[in-house]
Amino acid sequence: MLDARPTASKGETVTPGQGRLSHAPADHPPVKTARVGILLANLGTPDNYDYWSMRRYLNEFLSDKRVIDFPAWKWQPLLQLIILSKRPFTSGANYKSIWNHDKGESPLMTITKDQTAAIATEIAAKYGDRVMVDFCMRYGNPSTESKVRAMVEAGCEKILFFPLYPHYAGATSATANDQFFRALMKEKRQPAARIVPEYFEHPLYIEALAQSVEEAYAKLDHKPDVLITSYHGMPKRYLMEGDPYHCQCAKATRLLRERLGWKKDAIHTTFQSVFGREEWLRPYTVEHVAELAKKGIKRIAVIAPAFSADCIETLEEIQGEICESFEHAGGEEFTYIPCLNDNPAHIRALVTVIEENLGGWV
Ligand SMILES: C=CC1=C(C)c2cc3[nH]c(cc4nc(cc5[nH]c(cc1n2)c(C)c5CCC(=O)O)C(CCC(=O)O)=C4C)c(C)c3C=C
Ligand SMILES: [Fe+2]
Ligand SMILES: [Fe+2]
Repeated sequence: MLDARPTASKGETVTPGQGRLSHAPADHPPVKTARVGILLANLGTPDNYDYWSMRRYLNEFLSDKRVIDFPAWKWQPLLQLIILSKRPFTSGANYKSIWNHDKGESPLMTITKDQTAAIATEIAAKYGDRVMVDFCMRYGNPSTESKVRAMVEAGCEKILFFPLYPHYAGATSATANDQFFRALMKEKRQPAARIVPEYFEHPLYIEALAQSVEEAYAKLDHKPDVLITSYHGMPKRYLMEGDPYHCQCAKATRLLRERLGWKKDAIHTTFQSVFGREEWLRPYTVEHVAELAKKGIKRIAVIAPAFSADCIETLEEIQGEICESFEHAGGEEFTYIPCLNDNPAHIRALVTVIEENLGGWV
């Protein structure tokens, strides 16, 4: 067994012939000190908003059986011939409208990089370079496989994989984890591996959400009549088949309401981003906000707790389509409360969740 740890200081490369490695053959490759990797994972985003970048991204995403579970013989012809000939144009135009043109990337990419940098700073202050932090995406770039490989090559003998979804869903957390395990399958010398579970009821996550509501409300002249917690939707069938996502969303809203000390009807739970013809989780945000306006509700605020970072679904769908739906039905003031992104309370919550899952490793 080669064990470089007792002979090398943090991050130092130990070559054969030094200390405990003296029995290794002279042409043995350098061995690095063992490190721990923290690999954050988000959904992914297209490399650009042109037709082919969009098509590549949507093809990978919508071919995932955890996302759309129809049999391939039925789904693939529809996807390849119909959906992927139209959606890359409409989705591409939506991405163009929110694109971070300065950096040449989507907002989800920019924010994920900012979150990673903020978490890495906190982790480095506590553990030095024994622990490295990086991020990967489930679809597109940087791929999970490339980042697992980079961590192994940097000497990580343990990897903590952290899907940045507060609520568990087969279509998000499980497929990210699948991809992580597939990447491990390709490693000759596998690191020890752990995955961080969902954290929707963590007191610091609920606290960060509550603070973001309080800060947004403090800036308004008139308090909104209703707060909408708008979660990304999924087919209702997935709930009936046992996916816990819907229940976790309902519970997160209750915990947020209790923390804010508000009455039951002050916060409504709704679901957005319906795709296809099947029934999705209800009520649909876009319809619900119009119904509220028709009932005479003039002011609402919307927060999207299922997203750890602002993305196409919040910046374009909520602030565009959903806002318009409210205003066209007679609503007067629509306030969007941004995702937690890299705000300090969120970073504190994520670092705490990481540390709770590192037990015994650092
Ligand atoms: C078609 C089925 C889909 C399911 C089920 C689904 C679940 C789901 N998704 C998120 C988080 C995100 N989704 C995002 C974009 C997005 N989602 C779907 C489809 C499903 N999502 C599509 C086709 C797209 C692409 C955009 C579009 O063409 O409309 C994103 C944003 C990515 C970005 O680049 O900004 C996120 C984040 C959750 C939490 C979820 C849970 C059940
Ligand atoms: Fe989605
Ligand atoms: Fe959408």
